[in-house]
Amino acid sequence: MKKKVVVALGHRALGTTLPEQKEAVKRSAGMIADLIEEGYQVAITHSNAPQLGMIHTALNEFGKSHTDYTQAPMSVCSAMSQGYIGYDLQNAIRTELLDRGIFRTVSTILTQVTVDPYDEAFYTPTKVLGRYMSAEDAAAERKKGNYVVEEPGKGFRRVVSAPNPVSIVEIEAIKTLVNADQVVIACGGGGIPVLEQDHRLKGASAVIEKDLAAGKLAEELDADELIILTSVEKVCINLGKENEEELGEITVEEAKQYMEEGHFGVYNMLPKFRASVEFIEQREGREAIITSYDKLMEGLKGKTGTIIR
Ligand SMILES: Nc1ncnc2c1ncn2[C@@H]1O[C@H](COP(=O)(O)OP(=O)(O)O)[C@@H](O)[C@H]1O
Ligand SMILES: NC(=O)OP(=O)(O)O
Repeated sequence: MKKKVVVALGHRALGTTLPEQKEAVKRSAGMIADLIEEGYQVAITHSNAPQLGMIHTALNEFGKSHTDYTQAPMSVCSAMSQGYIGYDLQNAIRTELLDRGIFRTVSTILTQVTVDPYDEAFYTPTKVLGRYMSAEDAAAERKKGNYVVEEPGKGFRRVVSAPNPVSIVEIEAIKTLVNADQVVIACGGGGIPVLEQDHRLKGASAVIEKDLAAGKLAEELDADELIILTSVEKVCINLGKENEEELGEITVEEAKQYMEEGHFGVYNMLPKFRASVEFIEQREGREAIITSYDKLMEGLKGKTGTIIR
């Protein structure tokens, strides 16, 4: 039976601007094609904060000059970011596979992920997004009830909540495609966060950490492996200190200990570890790899990367 993997692509896999993304997805497509050639069933998820910020700014700031302008909520912008990133990614993967003589349908599932309205994250927004604003614009945002943070020397930016993913609404469609050996891009940008109200889903003004959604997706698909591709080959403990040390193969217990000791960035490495630990603990025989894009195949052979078992 084929091994099933969920791959989470970070910022570097996508770039930020439109031309950067076009180039970056070609490189990412090469890695996904390598996995498929090795015989893996693949589901992909990805970051979206820069793209979401760009779309939100375009619609809500520059869009003001249009007479028929209406505000675009964050959830709509999130859906747009999934479509825009998925479009580039699925075409790049399709082309790369065809170049290698492999025909495989690659599709993007517009995915909603439910969140808990009482999630503590709604009280303390942490996800910084969008353009830099002047103090005047920041004050106007605050008046609308939005949260803003100052980045010293740079200006002000919007900040939204990052609630935990609860359930993936379109999971059955994703499962069907993955189990039919098709390549699926799902839960992009952590999924469109939605609140369940009876039979209705209402978009939430939030952004789910894509690594946590990747872990949830891997769990729901009963994947064998969670691959988190980021900008570093290995995760470090004591980062930036004299006793900095790269982590190779570690156990879940060690991973938990390092998390508790506070070795990882709260908004970058910690969600990767949380997702990995939760995924591995659900069933025996699973592993998670955190490594850089160019080291993926070596990581899968156990030669590099931070591997948690
Ligand atoms: N303990 C750590 N070891 C290595 N990198 C860390 C650590 N803590 C924080 N980081 C930072 O996390 C960054 C990767 O996170 P981020 O850019 O958010 O991820 P993504 O690749 O998912 O977009 C690295 O570039 C590094 O600066
Ligand atoms: N949704 C999300 O976690 O995006 P980033 O990885 O771009 O912050």
